[in-house]
Parts: sequence; structure tokens; C-alpha cells
Amino acid sequence: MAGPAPAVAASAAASQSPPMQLPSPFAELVKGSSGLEKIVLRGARNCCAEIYLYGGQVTSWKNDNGEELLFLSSKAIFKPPKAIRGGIPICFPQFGTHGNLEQHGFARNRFWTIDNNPPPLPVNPAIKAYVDLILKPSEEDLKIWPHSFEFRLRVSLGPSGDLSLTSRIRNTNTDGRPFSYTFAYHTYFSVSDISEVRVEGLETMDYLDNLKAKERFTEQGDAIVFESEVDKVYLAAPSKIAIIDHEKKRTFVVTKEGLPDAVVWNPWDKKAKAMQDFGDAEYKSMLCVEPAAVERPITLKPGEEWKGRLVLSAVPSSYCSGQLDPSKVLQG
Ligand SMILES: O=P(O)(O)OC[C@H]1O[C@@H](O)[C@H](O)[C@@H](O)[C@@H]1O
Repeated sequence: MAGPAPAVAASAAASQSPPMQLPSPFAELVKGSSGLEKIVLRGARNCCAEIYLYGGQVTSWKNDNGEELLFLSSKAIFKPPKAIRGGIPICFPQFGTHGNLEQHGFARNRFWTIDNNPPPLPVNPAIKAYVDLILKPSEEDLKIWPHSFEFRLRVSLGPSGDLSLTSRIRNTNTDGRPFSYTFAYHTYFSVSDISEVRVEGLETMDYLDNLKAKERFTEQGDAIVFESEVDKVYLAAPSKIAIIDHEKKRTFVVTKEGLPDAVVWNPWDKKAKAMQDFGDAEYKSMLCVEPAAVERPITLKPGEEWKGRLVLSAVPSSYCSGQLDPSKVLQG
């Protein structure tokens, strides 16, 4: 298999000033929408990913054929304080309205910085394209959430095009106080037609229904399909979830570590129309499946660190007598 092409040659054309030094030769810093800076990771063949420093947010992930796998709204606003609509916003230190902070916390609308000297992470030596970002609270942040922390995010593109995000959150309080938070990788997948999509792995799970005042229910029946608005937090969800796109004959496999829950969200038509940064019909071509820690907040004592990982892969769907064989995807 051909290795990734170093980004060095492309960088001169993409930006006028010399590229900032990044530890991986397959990562470069360029200007993105509204002049905001983004990192481009280049993997093998045409695989690539883009990460904005604003929000520490992945906004693009492309496969071997250069096809976009994540949804990014055509109406996304790349201007603080609005979070970018699409990609993988990071919800921290609060998921949704589970607390007193703004919806989904503040990490998604802060400027992160490149961390050129992160503490070591066990790495797969085959991964060449990666970037490390860091977020620390500002004086203003400490007024709304009075806890000192270091949030390190590594985004990497594996040799087969898998995208992985590893978050490490450390309590750096010097006053001896622990803190608690909820968290989600708010992943927006690009799908061909939401009515043709099934989610496998969450059947029979308990969930909190955000559309019914967070009341608890148990999922009935088969795989999850979509015919109206959905906003559910599946509790103690399995570590692998499959999103099967019949029309595209593509299956996304979501693998999560350290994140017990999984949120499934599609705003459907009415909510879509009510969102300023989302096209009226765009609900048809997206689905959020969000590895999360919602029901039980994570608590860290000073000096303690938590790690939560998300790995995304996109594989061709396999059919067996016209039916998908999810076991191949979830256990294979
Ligand atoms: O518009 P926002 O703040 O990005 O949130 C979008 C959605 O995010 C989902 O994760 C929540 O479960 C929904 O309740 C919410 O509407």
C-alpha cells in the first residue's frame, strides 16, 4: 500500500506564510473558512481529515476516493461564539442541558492551540498523520466553571483511513477540589437518505428521551430506523455501533472507549427549519451518533486524568440474501 504523501509541497500553495511546524509531516496548518485556522491531515491515497483550532473540531473526513464521510451544514457559521454545525463538535464540560452551563458546554466554541509536546500516548507506529491540540480554561472560563483543567485531544488518521480522536482531560486544580463533567463526541455522519439508514447495536437498550423530558424508556424491536425527530441518550451502550447506509452500501463503525453512553439525534423537518445554521432539507442527509458520558458524570480529583476515545471507520456494507449481516460488522 502506498504511504501518505507528505503535505509539505501542498502547503506553499495553500498558505502564503511558511507552514507552522507540526510534529507530523503529514499535517499542515492552513487558513479555512472565515480565515479560521485548520489543520489538514493527509493519509494514504485520498484519505484526509480537517480540524479547526476553533472548537478543536474535526469538520471533514474523507475516504480513499476522496468522498466526504462527515456532514457539515452548507449554512455552518465559522464565527465565534457560534459552534460550527457539523463534523465532530466536542461537548465539554457539559453535554446538552445536563447542568447550568450553555448547551453542550464551552469547549466547542473556544480556540484550542497546537500542543507540540504532549505527554506520550501509546501509539500505533503505522499512524503517520496526526495532530495534538490542547485547551486550558481562560480567566473568563474560570468564572463560569471554576475548575482548572488541561484537555488534550489527539486526532489521527490511520493507514486504512480510520479516524480516531483521543481525549485526555486532567484536573489541574491546586485547591484540592475534584470536578465532574459530562462529555460527547457530537459526531455528524453524512448519509445518503435518512429514511434508508439503520443503526445496529442499540436495540433493547435503555435510553433517556430528550423529547420527553429525559424520561427513561427501553428500546423495542429491531435496529433503529428513522421516520421522525429522534433525540435519545442510550445508556451503557456497546463499544461498537454500526450505522448502515443502504443506498450508499456503506457502513460506519463507531468504536468507543471510556464513554458508556451514545446519543442519537436527527432534528427532522420542523427543528431543521428553526435552526439558523442548518438547511431546511439537510436533516435528510445527516445523522448524529455521539459517543458520550451523560447519565453518570465523570469525576476527577486533582492530578487525575480521564481518557475517552472514538474510532470511526467506513466499510462497504455486506449483504446476505438482501439482508445486511450486522454481526460481520459489529464482531468482525
Ligand atoms: O444546536 P446544538 O446546541 O448544537 O444541539 C444540537 C442537538 O445536539 C444533540 O446532541 C442533543 O441531543 C439535541 O438535544 C440538540 O438539539
